[in-house]
Amino acid sequence: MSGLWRFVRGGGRARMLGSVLLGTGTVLASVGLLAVSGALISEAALEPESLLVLLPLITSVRLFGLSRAALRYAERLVSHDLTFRLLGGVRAQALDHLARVAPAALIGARGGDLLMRVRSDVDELQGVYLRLFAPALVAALVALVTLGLLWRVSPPLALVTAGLYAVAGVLLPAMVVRAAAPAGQAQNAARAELGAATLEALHGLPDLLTGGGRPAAERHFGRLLSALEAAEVRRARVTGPANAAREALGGLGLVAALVLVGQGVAAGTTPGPLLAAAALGLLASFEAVGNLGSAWATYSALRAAADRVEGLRTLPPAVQDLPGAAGVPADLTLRFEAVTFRYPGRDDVLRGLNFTLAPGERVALVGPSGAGKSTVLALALRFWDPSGGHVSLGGVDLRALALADLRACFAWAPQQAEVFDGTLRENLLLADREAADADLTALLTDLGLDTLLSRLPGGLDGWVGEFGARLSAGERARLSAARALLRPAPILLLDEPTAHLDPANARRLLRAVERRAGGQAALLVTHQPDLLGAGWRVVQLAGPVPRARQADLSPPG
Ligand SMILES: Nc1ncnc2c1ncn2[C@@H]1O[C@H](COP(=O)(O)OP(=O)(O)OP(=O)(O)O)[C@@H](O)[C@H]1O
Repeated sequence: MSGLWRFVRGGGRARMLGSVLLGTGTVLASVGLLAVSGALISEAALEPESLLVLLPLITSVRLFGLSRAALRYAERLVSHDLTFRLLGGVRAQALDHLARVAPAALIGARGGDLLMRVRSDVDELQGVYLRLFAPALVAALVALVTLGLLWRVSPPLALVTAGLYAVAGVLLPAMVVRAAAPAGQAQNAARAELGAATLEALHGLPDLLTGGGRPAAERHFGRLLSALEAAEVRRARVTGPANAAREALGGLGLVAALVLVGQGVAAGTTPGPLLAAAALGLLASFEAVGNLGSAWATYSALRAAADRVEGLRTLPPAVQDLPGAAGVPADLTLRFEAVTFRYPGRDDVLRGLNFTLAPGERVALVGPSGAGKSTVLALALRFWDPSGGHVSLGGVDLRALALADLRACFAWAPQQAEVFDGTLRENLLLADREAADADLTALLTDLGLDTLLSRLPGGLDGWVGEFGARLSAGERARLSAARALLRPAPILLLDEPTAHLDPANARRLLRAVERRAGGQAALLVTHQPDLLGAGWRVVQLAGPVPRARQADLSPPG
């Protein structure tokens, strides 16, 4: 319970109290409506001419009828406002946790699984307040008030009702929680698996359709859907009988009221209209107490969702700010000294790497595939820390610098160009919100994207599609390079921006980088050093095999 309470306590006491009181008022208005209606009908049958008695009852029926609707409306407003505030907070926290550990700790995580955690599991958590805590508190208050009223009519009936409430509100929910737990967990796991598989299949759809993978994918989805359906059926097998039991308990209460209050009426010690009032009021009170049985059937699913969301919080980051981390120094010389690095569980990728990138300098990293060129950029950005040696900025080890400040020093165009679903302009303005259209157009033209500008309907307002699906690989790479060039950071990191370009366009891009980088230092990964202009210093990385010592081949700059 305490694990779930975590997702509720941020809702604010006043709102929570308001929603519980309004919920209690709503159910008590229903109880009052049925009880007074019963009394009114009985009274009208017994003494039809006694207007003095009937009029207050008629007014009460109207009052309860109208107030019930108004209270329910107000309760929904408050409880949903509270729930959405809670959800907004939980979703923001979940995204914060992802940002904290990205990118290193998320490598290997399935995108679909993360999506399900941030989306479905967080959504599921809206039930923690709406379906668990609020109904439990409302039921407790309604039970207290109803038992108090019944005690005045018939103490034995109040005792029997207390027993029925205990079964409906405590025993039944406890049994349901226990019985539905495995099904709830299986249901969440199946949903998460289905979400992850759907995202993967959507990404790989062209491959699946052309590569003959469709039948296998269909079988896989068939299995996942069967697992989800089986879990849902197993849960329904628990909640169905629980709902039936709840109805039966309400019925038992009704019978008890008829028998116990009926005896008093027969003996002439209890006024006749109280019989109908007690019986119908008691039945209505089960709306609150009996609901607990089915509400708590969701407990295990909520628990599982809470655990999965909580799992994001406990993901260990690959790097983090050390206590007392400093801002970046004035000198922005980037230096790799005897740097060794290996990914977890792998052999060394870099061994004894030394090189320096002075402010304003241009360095090209070359070397065979897998030599660790992109890894060097990842170490500069401190996605990882080296296994040995030091990476430093102005002589200060990167580990001693505040991460956000460090990363603000770099404009990075990754090897897999990230293009977001939006317009060309939106993708560019991510780097500089103030950039004018004329500057964007000039930059795109410089990089050889003028043809894209004229071809794409809408030009800068043209839609590039999800992951830049409406662009060619070369256009995506240049758009990513354009974004890096727009970013006013002192060090430019470009990872194979020319990989998908023909030699003429590759040269055009490199010339634009050389012109536009101005006083920025630039570290460029490339397999085409022959296309570089003057002023580049080449740092050669040895291939992974054989492991020659990797070193700066150029004379010290
Ligand atoms: N996240 C990772 N986890 C484990 N191994 C990794 C990871 N990223 C890269 N590697 C491995 O590290 C080695 C270096 O990768 P890196 O991407 O730095 O090479 P590269 O020189 O940029 O290659 P290319 O020229 O093909 O882009 C490769 O063997 C690769 O398989």
